[in-house]
Amino acid sequence: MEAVVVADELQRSYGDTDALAGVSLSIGRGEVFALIGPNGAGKTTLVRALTGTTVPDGGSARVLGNSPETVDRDRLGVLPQDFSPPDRLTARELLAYYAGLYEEPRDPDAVLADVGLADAGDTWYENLSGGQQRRVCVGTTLVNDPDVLVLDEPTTGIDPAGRRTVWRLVESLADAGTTVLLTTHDMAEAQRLGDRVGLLADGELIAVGTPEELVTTHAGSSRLTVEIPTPDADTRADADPPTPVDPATFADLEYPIDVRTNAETSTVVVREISPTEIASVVTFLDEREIEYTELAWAEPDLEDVYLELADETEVARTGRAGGGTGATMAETEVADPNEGRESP
Ligand SMILES: Nc1ncnc2c1ncn2[C@@H]1O[C@H](COP(=O)(O)OP(=O)(O)OP(=O)(O)O)[C@@H](O)[C@H]1O
Repeated sequence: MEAVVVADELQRSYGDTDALAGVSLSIGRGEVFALIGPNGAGKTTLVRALTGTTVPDGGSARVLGNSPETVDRDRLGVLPQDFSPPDRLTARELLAYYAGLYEEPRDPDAVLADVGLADAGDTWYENLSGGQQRRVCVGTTLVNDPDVLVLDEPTTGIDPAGRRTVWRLVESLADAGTTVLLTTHDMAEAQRLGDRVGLLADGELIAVGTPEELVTTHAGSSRLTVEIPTPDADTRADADPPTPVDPATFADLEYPIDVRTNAETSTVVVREISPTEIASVVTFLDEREIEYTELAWAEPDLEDVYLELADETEVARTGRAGGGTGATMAETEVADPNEGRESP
């Protein structure tokens, strides 16, 4: 696949902070690459290094075969995270303004329709809702019909229907050959749009793959969550720690389990279980007269990947877990409810 966007060992530091600690990636023509990662991971810095708005301290970047500073701007569309256009223009005037910067621009009304704002052309930008404003901002990146689109958190603040409009737009652009790099905190967005997803943490790209590959490698198996009231939930004084459900209770269950206990309930996570096997667990609970308040089965998804890997990074950096899925807990381990708590 033709490499359209390339980062080779990009480094960028701000004081003691390594915003990019040697990031390499290659994005092919027509590919959508979704970049995810915690706040401060370096996503915006990477976007800026790839679009020529920050100069890396080390490494190199290529976009359409050129350095980001010299790439043909007619072929590039960039939405910065903090983009704030002049607000005393209507949505149509705003798009016409940006269209005027290019030799062969698209019709602003066609762009408005693309972002689902065909009826808002005469509304001043400042009077649009936050989500509508963000959609106009996405529109400004499309006026030159770019070959490469870089979108830093394009759907932040956009309602679910508007978000889907943007998703369909990105999908159709990629189908037509546009290369897209986007950042997002929305795992559903990354999972749906990303041909590949990259997880950035502390300036390092710690995992890259298709959403399916990442889920298979990092998110564990499907699981059934059973909420069980702690044995002393009704009688225990508030200050006393809860008595956990005894994992030995589940010794005869033929699946690996984790047990986590909080104030009112123990959460028993039954792993590696398919939906057709749920009935056997219900029978197991009923036969032993184990009371439960909730049963929920879930397929792991990109959010589990994110929590798992972000947690590992947090542990590596601080020695403490940051609150992941629990999927890595030892089998039948009872977690100390006070472990990892910090004083207020
Ligand atoms: N201009 C700057 N001056 C000083 N520090 C900066 C600057 N830009 C970024 N940083 C730091 O670099 C690190 C990475 O920031 P960056 O904005 O790239 O993260 P991000 O992944 O985009 O975060 P978010 O998800 O919150 O947008 C952070 O620690 C941030 O404080």
